[in-house]
Amino acid sequence: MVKVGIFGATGYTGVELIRILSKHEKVEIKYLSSQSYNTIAISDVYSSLLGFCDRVLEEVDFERAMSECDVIFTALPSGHASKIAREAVKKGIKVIDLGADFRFDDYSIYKEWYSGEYDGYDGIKRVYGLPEIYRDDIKEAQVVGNPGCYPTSVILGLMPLLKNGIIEGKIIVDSKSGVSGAGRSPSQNNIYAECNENIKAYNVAKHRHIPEMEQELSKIFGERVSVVFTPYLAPMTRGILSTMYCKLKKDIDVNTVYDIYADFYKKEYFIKVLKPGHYPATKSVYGSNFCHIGFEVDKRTNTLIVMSAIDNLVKGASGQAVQNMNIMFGIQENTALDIIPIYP
Ligand SMILES: NC(=O)C1=CN([C@@H]2O[C@H](COP(=O)(O)OP(=O)(O)OC[C@H]3O[C@@H](n4cnc5c(N)ncnc54)[C@H](OP(=O)(O)O)[C@@H]3O)[C@@H](O)[C@H]2O)C=CC1
Ligand SMILES: CC(=O)N[C@@H](CCC(=O)OP(=O)(O)O)C(=O)O
Repeated sequence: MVKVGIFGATGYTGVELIRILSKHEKVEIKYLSSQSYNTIAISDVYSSLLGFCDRVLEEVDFERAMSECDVIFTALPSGHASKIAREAVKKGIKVIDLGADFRFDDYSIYKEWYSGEYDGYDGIKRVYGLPEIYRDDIKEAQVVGNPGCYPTSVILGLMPLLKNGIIEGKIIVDSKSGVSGAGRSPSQNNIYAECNENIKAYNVAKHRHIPEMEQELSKIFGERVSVVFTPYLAPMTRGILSTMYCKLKKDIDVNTVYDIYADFYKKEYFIKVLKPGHYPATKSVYGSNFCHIGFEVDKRTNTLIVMSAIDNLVKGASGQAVQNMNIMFGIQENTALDIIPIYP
């Protein structure tokens, strides 16, 4: 059994990790931390877990976590994982961080785009945790930087095109996210009256996921890719729908595009390529680790429009983190993740 600990168990990604891991046949949850709720059970915070995980929350205690666990998930605000990871790797414990601390090849980018404490990762071997690109590296990794939710949907949507060199390297992206993407801490932007029956753009052209997307897309393309990005908060709980507008380098029809995607993702369990004329919907992936991708060719403007849908809390966060854990521990990749989306 893999012994697991979670720092930040009471947040939305934390409770989603517990939902998935409680049904994982090869996992035993050994430690759940909370600064605010310790000494009560996680199922007293989230009654959805009653009878599935009634483990008592504990205060943040590195020594205790390290003495009990083979792997630690850090589901904390960005900036808090690097210190934990530094201690963990010394003891041979693996770390999967759901924040942004380990996503960048050059951590000066982190400093430029994120605020808060940060110790950097000198000497820590980290891998960007998108299995569809880095599966072999993840197998050997000590520390995995789980990707951001928007970048997961965008990179998976664009990768086959960039690998095949059929589009130009300047891409316009707009993404709508459910409100759970902002976490559980309340703010004026995510209270009911602000979000219900409303859709609003935020952080236009300056969202902190831009450098993450550009880092990975540029490596795939082999030249610099630039992303013009507009995120929107949509009146739903979960889900991300990203639309990518790509300039085609040559004439291509939608059936050929379909063949390129279908071939590229033929071995990827969690990626579903939709047939021409079918477009992704957030509800079709709700509660699951699947990513649905569809596209259309606008011949009039020579533009290829790609759409991709994920559940921000599953493939965009905790599901992908468990997928990474499975790979790191030699467990079949879809264990505990083989869940049919809930519809309607
Ligand atoms: N929500 C999403 O869709 C996604 C989130 N992420 C990333 O995952 C991480 C967690 O996000 P999410 O679960 O949504 O966030 P939440 O705000 O819902 O939860 C954060 C957790 O961290 C604990 N916490 C808060 N501040 C501190 C602190 N200063 N030190 C230690 N613990 C703290 C909180 O509770 P307690 O007081 O009980 O300790 C809580 O358990 C973030 O880095 C986020 O950016 C990534 C992809 C998608
Ligand atoms: C809807 C919403 O607010 N989404 C969050 C998602 C980003 C996130 O989780 O950011 P890191 O993982 O990079 O910290 C946001 O835009 O900040």
